[in-house]
Amino acid sequence: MEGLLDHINSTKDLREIPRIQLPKLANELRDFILDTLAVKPGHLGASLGVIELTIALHYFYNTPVDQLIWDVGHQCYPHKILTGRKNQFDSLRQKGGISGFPSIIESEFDAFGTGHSSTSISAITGMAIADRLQGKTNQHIAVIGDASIASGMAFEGLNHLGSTDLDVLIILNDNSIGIDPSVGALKEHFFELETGLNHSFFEDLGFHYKGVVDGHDFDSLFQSLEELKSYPKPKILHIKTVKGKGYANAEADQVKWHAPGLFNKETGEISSSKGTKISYQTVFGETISQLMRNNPKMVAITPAMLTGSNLIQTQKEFPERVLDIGIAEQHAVTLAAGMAKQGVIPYLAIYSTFLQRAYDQVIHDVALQNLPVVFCIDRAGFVGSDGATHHGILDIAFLRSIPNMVVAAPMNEQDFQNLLYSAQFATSPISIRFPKGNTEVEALNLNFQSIEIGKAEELNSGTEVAILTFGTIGTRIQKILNELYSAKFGHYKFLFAKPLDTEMLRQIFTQYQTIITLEDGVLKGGFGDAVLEFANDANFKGNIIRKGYPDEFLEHATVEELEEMVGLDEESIYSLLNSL
Ligand SMILES: Cc1ncc(C[n+]2csc(CCOP(=O)(O)OP(=O)(O)O)c2C)c(N)n1
Ligand SMILES: CC(=O)[C@@H](O)[C@H](O)COP(=O)(O)O
Ligand SMILES: [Mg+2]
Repeated sequence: MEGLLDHINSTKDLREIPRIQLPKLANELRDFILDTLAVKPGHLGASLGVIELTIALHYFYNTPVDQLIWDVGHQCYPHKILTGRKNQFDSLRQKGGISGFPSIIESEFDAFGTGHSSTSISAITGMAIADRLQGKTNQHIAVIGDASIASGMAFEGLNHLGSTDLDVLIILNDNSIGIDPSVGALKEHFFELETGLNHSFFEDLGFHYKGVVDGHDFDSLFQSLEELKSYPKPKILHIKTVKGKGYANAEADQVKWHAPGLFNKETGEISSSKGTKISYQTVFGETISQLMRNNPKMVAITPAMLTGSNLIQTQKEFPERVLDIGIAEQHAVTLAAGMAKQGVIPYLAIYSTFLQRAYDQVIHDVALQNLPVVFCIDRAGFVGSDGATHHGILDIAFLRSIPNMVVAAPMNEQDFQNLLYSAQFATSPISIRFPKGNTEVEALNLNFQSIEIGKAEELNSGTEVAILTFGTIGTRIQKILNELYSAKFGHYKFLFAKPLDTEMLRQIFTQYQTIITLEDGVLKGGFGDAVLEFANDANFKGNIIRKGYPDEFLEHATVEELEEMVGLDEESIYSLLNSL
């Protein structure tokens, strides 16, 4: 039987539906998202939670003329479906398909690209100023979650916007959770607002505040939007929603259903995609726990990625030494610097892509003072379906240029343990980058050997071509060389892109005429460039071939597809070696 959603291909179609039928549309939209995500995985809970809000906003406002920004953007699925992308929705987050985040290239309804949190208030303020300067009278709305509004960047935006007379509406979508349970003082304030115990801090910042409104009730939403429209100044609509709304499994375990992977909609069973091999994240969590048992000075910090960084068990064991400080990457880095200054050993677990936000803190607060903070850089390299906003492609390049910084990457799980172990004795900042995904082993054997900082290792000696690897790509090379069985190729494992093992490099320069470098990061400024710089200084006359990521933002696809696209998959490397 045909439903309302079948007839909606644009917001114009949506606005023709009588208001009374919108709850029915919401149910259809929920089913549509659940049916699709069960087989095409993505961010489920956040999208289910904003279905009524999304319908109400597109129904009430004249999008895309009116500008609507979704902070983080992981909740944008109902928005995409209602704004002309229903028929492409089953291509979500796949190669060539639609993105999991708003993208200005993908649709005029996606007013601003997001993926990293807490940018929406600044962006919508900028857009409102620009539109006013150009004589436009369109509306400006940003939707931001309770965890995202607690981040520094959101506060900067509020501080500015609240001092203006811009007609901008900020909708605080408060579901009392981020990916993991919310942390910090602001959540208590939101709770007090909900229970009527306090007046809002937003009013003190210059906003007209309306709340707390039931974000699943159309009448309340429309009444609130109507009322706020007549107030042409900065304003906040504080709504309360339930993450995972309408799907009992997702409501019951909101952390698990934030992005559950493949699942059976009827039974709620989530498919295990783990396989038999252990992941780098497992190695990380278990190693950190073990190291903390032996070293009371160690502390672990995560900016809002407790589950993703696999620190849940460690936190259970050491509740006072594992800190989830919310979406606050800049604070996390300087917090770690403060701890290191006072003699504690901070291990900061941070995704490569999110570390980008704290670049100045890494330079000014950590490296400049040569403080031994351990940066455990997760999701380094391609991350797959999250796409361009989330790939961890730049960290080698942006860290290598910072004085005092050690830049390390393991080739396998044993190197990883050893690096994490050795980092507690570091006398300068050290970064250890590792990918999302599996190691080559099925069980973890926790044992640690000390690693000398800056030391490379010859794994195979060859006659003509030296292959220099930085990171887990080295494991692929080992496999290929074992199969090729050619004396031509030597393989050198560089655990450090900085400091470089210059002694080993000199030896390589005398022994080989051709050098190949491989890394899972952008080539510009990366490990290969480091080798190239040194080769130039050492007057090496041979040939250097660098393999890594190109100078562009690559979109969503599986990691395997992306590696194939950049020529780092097994077959491409075989072809390269065979051509030499
Ligand atoms: C700068 C940055 N840090 C971390 C993340 C990872 N992240 C994505 S969603 C999310 C939680 C967002 O919570 P909230 O804003 O409350 O939205 P909800 O998921 O509850 O709708 C986090 C930490 C991110 N996208 N950007
Ligand atoms: C929206 C967002 O930024 C996170 O949910 C991110 O997708 C998490 O990535 P992992 O699934 O790799 O932890
Ligand atoms: Mg939330």
